[in-house]
Amino acid sequence: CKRDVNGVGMLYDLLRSPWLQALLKVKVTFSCKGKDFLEKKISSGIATPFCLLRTVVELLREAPQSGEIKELRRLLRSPHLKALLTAHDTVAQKDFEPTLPPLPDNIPENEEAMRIVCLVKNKQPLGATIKRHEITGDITVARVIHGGLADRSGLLYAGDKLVEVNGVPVEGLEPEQVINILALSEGTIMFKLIPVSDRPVSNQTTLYVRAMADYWPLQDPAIPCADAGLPFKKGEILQIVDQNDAFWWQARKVSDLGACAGLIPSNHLLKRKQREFWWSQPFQPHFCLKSSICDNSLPVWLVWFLLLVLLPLAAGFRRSMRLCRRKSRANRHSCHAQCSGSCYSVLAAPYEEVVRYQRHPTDRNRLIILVGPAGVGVNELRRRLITSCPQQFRSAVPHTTRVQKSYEMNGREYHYVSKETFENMVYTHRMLEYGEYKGYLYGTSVDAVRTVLAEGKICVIDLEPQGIQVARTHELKPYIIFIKPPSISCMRQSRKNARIITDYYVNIKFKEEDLQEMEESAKKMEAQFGQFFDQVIVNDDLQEASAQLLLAVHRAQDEPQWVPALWICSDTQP
Ligand SMILES: Nc1ncnc2c1ncn2[C@@H]1O[C@H](COP(=O)(O)OP(=O)(O)OP(=O)(O)O)[C@@H](O)[C@H]1O
Repeated sequence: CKRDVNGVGMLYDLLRSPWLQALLKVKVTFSCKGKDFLEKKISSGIATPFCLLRTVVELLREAPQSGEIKELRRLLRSPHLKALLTAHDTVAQKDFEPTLPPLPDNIPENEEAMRIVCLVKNKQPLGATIKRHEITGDITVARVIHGGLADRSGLLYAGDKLVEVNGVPVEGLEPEQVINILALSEGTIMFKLIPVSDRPVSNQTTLYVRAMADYWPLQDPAIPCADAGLPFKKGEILQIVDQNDAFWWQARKVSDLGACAGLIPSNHLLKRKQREFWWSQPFQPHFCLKSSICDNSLPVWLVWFLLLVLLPLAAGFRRSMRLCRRKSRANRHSCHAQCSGSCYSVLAAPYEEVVRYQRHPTDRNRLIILVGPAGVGVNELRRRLITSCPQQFRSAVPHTTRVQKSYEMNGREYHYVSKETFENMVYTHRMLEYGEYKGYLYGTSVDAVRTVLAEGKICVIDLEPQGIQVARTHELKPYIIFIKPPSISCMRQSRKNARIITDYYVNIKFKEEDLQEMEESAKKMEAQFGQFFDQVIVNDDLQEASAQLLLAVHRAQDEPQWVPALWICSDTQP
């Protein structure tokens, strides 16, 4: 048939197609051999889809083994399909475990207003807290923890009034007694309750914050339920999922978003506690971390004593402050004047709102700040990073009031400025840090950092931790890396041949007390400023630490990071 006017050719092709023939063969085999068998099973009530699947697989085994039959057998025998059908059968047969008790007969007349909720308690906590209503004395559900058992059931809501728990009326009971009943119950717990009339509509958006302090619920007598608390450490990023309660929020750690939420004190509550703690302390002058190195003869604004003396060839590499610090400690100078406004104060915000930020390739690079105790190797790591790729990495050229030497060039080793100009830069907040050495002022300015960034390079500076707050601006978006010493026993090994630069011409070996001092200083820094560290690198093996630093610096520029929301939401805010 040349012209397939009536579709005869198409029908012919269809009937000759191998797949249709294979299907018909299955059908024939199935009708002859399997029909009786299946009918028997169906009539005996055990022809569940899973049984049918097994039977079909059996039949297919006996059928002629064409490609299609093999394929069908493979599909029917796959574990996913088997699991799906088993789950289907379990649900269809209502084969639930454990069996729930029958509803009580004596349901009151106003049954409309009453709800009976059965929850099966496993090893997880119930995920709800209760309280006594101040006016009515009723026991009500205070809160339902997000992701907990009660929340997942969708049957309990904050504000529901408890009438009975496991058949025991709760009227007149203290919340602790009700909790006791719940704690002693195993398996199914039955609540009889009056649902809250106007369920709060949750229209809150999820908020992310950086914890600026540690929190241990088990040590907090004020928490409504310590077991429901979420412990966290400063610097951890939390996802706030519920702020309905003015005092107790619900949160998860972003490192474990699959977990059930926990209670954390609200911003308001923490601030109140901080204020109470602050006022309960006897008056003490506020000492900075670096107070012991302050010189009384210096003006108040020079409480942060910093030495900046460059290595001859590499601009911006500060000399060790070790010798000077030791001398100052021996003299026990104290700075009892005011601390700089940038010191972390106990009254600072307990949480900092953060957002995920990915630097756009055309944006300026983020400033890299290295922080660490004296002698830990901050300069060594920074020097290695810069020399590994000077076209990409640069340090900021510091300012000084000392006289320029014959071999130096203005803007290369230092920017040489008058004392008045330097002081003016300090007063106008253009210095990230500054200090005095042998009567001259030294400092790293924001302008010097800007210059490097404007060249499209990555600016790497080291900073005393007190300077972190000043540098944390929308413009610089610093990524802060803490260089941490390893254990003293490790340092004894790795620092065997290392030298501390104590003075311009004197290099000495690390002594045991140097290592101890380094460890102590690192602990203090972490305790006071750990919340600002984006990354911690332990400098044990120098090669390894250098490689980690390089990786971290690239990650800071190219991968999304949590940064203060203020840096992103506003162009005018710090
Ligand atoms: N991981 C390490 N293993 C061995 N030696 C190291 C290591 N890290 C640094 N050093 C050496 O320790 C000495 C002190 O390092 P560096 O000068 O970089 O310290 P720093 O943190 O900048 O302290 P300071 O501010 O006091 O100068 C240097 O001789 C350096 O080469």
